[in-house]
Amino acid sequence: YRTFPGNPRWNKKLLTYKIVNYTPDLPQQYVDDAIRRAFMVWSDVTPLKFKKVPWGYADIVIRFARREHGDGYPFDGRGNTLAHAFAPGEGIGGDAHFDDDERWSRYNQEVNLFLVAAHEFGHSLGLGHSNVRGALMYPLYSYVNPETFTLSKDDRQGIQKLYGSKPAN
Ligand SMILES: CC(C)C[C@H](CS(C)(=N)=N)C(=O)N[C@H]1Cc2cn(c3ccccc23)CCCCCCNC1=O
Ligand SMILES: [Ca+2]
Ligand SMILES: [Zn+2]
Ligand SMILES: [Zn+2]
Repeated sequence: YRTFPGNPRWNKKLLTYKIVNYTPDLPQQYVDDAIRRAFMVWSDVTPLKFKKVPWGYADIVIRFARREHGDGYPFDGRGNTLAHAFAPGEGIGGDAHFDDDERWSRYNQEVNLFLVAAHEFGHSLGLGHSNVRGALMYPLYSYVNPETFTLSKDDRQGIQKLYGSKPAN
């Protein structure tokens, strides 16, 4: 696993997130659920907790966008780059953007929103890319059944290096 230079991380355990717009490809409640489950991938193995806020301040702002969308990292149409996210920090730090020229899907026929979001939130929390094929933080998207998805050891070691493991209840 890799972290970002300087090992940026959040210095609080409760992080808020806000979904500012939705893709037309999926029902809104599916997007909400895919995002919630993508955060759970990480909160399951760390002390981190995530709370959705409807408006106002949020640590992690989630949006769907096409091409140039105001952060100097324009998207590229369907395919190629699917999404991007910023390392922990103020302002745009932690934010995750999804390319709305992709066909966001529930199942494998196109790009699975849950899988991509789980990868992006790894970046939002401070993880860079892994060279372990099959790791969630591997740079290339590959579909796995979201129902049976599990975090690789490399991903878990990386996130626990940053935030520690989940305290026993
Ligand atoms: C891991 C993802 C969830 C997030 C990353 C982006 S990021 C910033 N969050 N690390 C991603 O989109 N990776 C590209 C990488 C990529 C693969 N190819 C490309 C062709 C052109 C440009 C990029 C790519 C070959 C063709 C396949 C294109 C579709 C799949 N795209 C990818 O796997
Ligand atoms: Ca794209
Ligand atoms: Zn962006
Ligand atoms: Zn990535």
